[in-house]
Amino acid sequence: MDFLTETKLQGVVLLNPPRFGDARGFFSESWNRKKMLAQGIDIDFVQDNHSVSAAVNTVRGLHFQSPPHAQAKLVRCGRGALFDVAVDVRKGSPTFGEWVGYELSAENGLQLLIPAGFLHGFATRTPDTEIIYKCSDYYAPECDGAVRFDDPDIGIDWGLSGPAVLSEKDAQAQVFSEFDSPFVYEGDQ
Ligand SMILES: Cc1cn([C@H]2C[C@H](O)[C@@H](COP(=O)(O)OP(=O)(O)O[C@H]3O[C@@H](C)C(=O)[C@@H](O)[C@H]3O)O2)c(=O)[nH]c1=O
Repeated sequence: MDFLTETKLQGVVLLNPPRFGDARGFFSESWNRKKMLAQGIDIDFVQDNHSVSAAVNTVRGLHFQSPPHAQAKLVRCGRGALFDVAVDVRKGSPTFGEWVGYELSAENGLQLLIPAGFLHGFATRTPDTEIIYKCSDYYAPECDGAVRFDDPDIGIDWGLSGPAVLSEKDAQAQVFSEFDSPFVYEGDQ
């Protein structure tokens, strides 16, 4: 698999950083700004997030931060496995409302880059799943928002093996039809 794979959602890319294995285990650069610049990706990450979800089928999402604190995210799995999802909510985008999802695991080392203008969420496939992600703006609770993970108008196939485990906030998230997206499509960038 190539270092960078484009998805059907313009700007969302799957990254496969090389791993150098030896008798001890492996080494991998999980973020290298210069190598991303060489791919035409110029993102100034300012915050790293790390969360652990105890139960299988925990779903966190679908989340966003509105401008002026919109966030691009670079997501990877530190332990276990998860299904990571991005939904295009850029008004005027040819793929508005469409989603992509990928299995990210500690084993496969894949990363998903999600620009601003997308909802983000994930479902855990293993107990005690760790997610680690870089963000291009700081946490701004006043700009924090959520859309229901199981909204039929989006129709994400989460591949859950049982009922979703949700936060109170996510259980009460707005439906997609009532979501007035603050993001606008600005063409191919
Ligand atoms: C997201 C965030 C939360 N918090 C605090 C607020 C709250 O007390 C606690 C838990 O917050 P939440 O319930 O929002 O955490 P969580 O549901 O894990 O939210 C995250 O979900 C994934 C899918 C994302 O994409 C992230 O941007 C973020 O929205 O952590 C911070 O201090 N900084 C942060 O950047």
